[in-house]
Amino acid sequence: MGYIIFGAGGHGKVVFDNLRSMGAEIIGVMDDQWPEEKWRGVPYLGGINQFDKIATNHINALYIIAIGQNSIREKIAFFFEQKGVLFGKAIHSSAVISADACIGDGTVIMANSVVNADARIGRHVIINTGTTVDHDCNVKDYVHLSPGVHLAGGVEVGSNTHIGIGACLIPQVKVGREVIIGAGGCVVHNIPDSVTAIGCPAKVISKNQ
Ligand SMILES: CC(=O)SCCNC(=O)CCNC(=O)[C@H](O)C(C)(C)COP(=O)(O)OP(=O)(O)OC[C@H]1O[C@@H](n2cnc3c(N)ncnc32)[C@H](O)[C@@H]1OP(=O)(O)O
Repeated sequence: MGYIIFGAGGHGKVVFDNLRSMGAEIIGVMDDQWPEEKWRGVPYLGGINQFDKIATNHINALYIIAIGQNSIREKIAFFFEQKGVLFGKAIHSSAVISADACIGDGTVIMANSVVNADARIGRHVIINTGTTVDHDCNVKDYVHLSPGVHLAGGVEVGSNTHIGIGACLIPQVKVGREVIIGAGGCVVHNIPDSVTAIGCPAKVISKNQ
């Protein structure tokens, strides 16, 4: 079964490399703004408005929504879900995933990442380059863990939260939904929903809209 990537931006390029490392067939790319016929050697299939035609031509395709922004990824995934498509997973061949971890559909896991035993990773999550998710973590849908993030054991991350590059979370902390943790942050206390927190120890600096 081949894959269709939605999103020809920087994140899409890395997802493409994940699929290539898996030896997967890449049918093509969809994007609303790509003006050329080819992208990274695979066909440009069209934008979201051409979905019905594309789906008819590729009935067994698995889709990956390769959009870095959590809220936009969620909206597009919702649109595709209504159409009844199947989502794939794009897990780089160098990632180490416990046989006892659970990874949701649509999730992408970049090179040199580790997901340890009994971790639960939701749908359409991004586990970016060199990130580690330790045992018993619970990472909800549409989360983005940026490159070099480290979650210790038993950490919970609420849906649509973005953890900035290089942040660390100590065991058992709970970060709410729609949170932003700034780059390099060190989370040692629970963080409520819909706030931005930065620093070490991470402190709330603002509420998110
Ligand atoms: C492959 C990829 O690229 S994946 C993408 C990874 N992306 C990231 O990790 C981005 C993470 N984003 C950040 O850390 C951002 O700086 C945010 C979200 C915390 C804040 O962004 P903004 O709201 O635009 O804040 P802004 O840049 O205006 O800074 C506000 C203040 O906070 C400080 N600040 C910003 N980020 C941080 C941080 N991570 N840690 C400590 N202080 C910070 C700034 O120095 C500034 O302080 P000042 O007013 O004294 O000068």
